Amino acid sequence: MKGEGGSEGAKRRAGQRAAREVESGWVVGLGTGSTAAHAIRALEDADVRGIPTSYQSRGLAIEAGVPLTSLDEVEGVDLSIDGADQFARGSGALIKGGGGAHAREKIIDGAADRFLVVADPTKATDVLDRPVPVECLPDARPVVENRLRECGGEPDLREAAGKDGPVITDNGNLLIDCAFGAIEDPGGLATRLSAIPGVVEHGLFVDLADTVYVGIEEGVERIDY
Ligand SMILES: O=C(CO)[C@H](O)[C@H](O)COP(=O)(O)O
Repeated sequence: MKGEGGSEGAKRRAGQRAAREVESGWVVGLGTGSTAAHAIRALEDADVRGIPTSYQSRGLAIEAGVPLTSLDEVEGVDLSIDGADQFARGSGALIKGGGGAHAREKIIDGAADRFLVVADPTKATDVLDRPVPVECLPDARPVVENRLRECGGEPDLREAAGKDGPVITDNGNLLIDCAFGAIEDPGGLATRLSAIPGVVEHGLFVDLADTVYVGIEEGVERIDY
C-alpha cells in the first residue's frame, strides 16, 4: 500500500490474515489498537456480529458497518482478534493494555472459542519485560500501589495527554503501569496481581492465545500454541 510504513504494513497483513479465519454467521470479539483495527476493517462485508472491546473498536465497527452485539445477547463468542503490546514467542503469554482496554479485552478474548493475536515483529520477545498495565478502582490506588511494590514492581500512574490528570478507562477506573523487569514466571505474577483487592484487571494474558499472526516483510508468520 502506497505511503504505508513498514510497521503499519506488517500490522495490516497480520490483521487481514486473521480476519480471513472468520466464518459467516460468527460472533467475533473485536480487539483494540492499530493492528486489530485492520482486522475490523477487513470484516466490512462479512456476515458477522461483533463484540467490541473498547470505545475505539466500537467506533471502528460502526464505521465498517459491522453489526454489534454484546455478551448477554449471544450464546458464545466464536473467535476474537486482538493486538498485543508484547508476546513471548515460546509460550504465547501476552502483555496487553497499552490502550487501556485490557479488562474488556480479557473478558471477551477469554470467552472466545479461539483467540487470535495480531502483531508486528517488534512485539515478539523471549521474556516479557514491558510494564504491565493494571486497571485499579480509583479509591484503591494507594493500597494497590503498595501491594504492587511488594510484588517487586515499580508502579507509575498513567497520565492523560492533553489533560491535567490521570487516564480514566472506559470503565471509569485508573491505570497503573507497573514495571517488573524481566517476567520469568508470567503465570505466577498474574495470579499475584489478580489477588490484590482493588485491582479490576491486569494486562498479563497467560494461556489465552491460540494463535499469533505476525506480519512480516511480504507475508505473515503463524505461531500456534
Ligand atoms: O492491548 C491493547 C489495547 O489495550 C492493544 O491491543 C495493544 O496496545 C496493541 O496495540 P497496537 O496494535 O496499536 O500496537
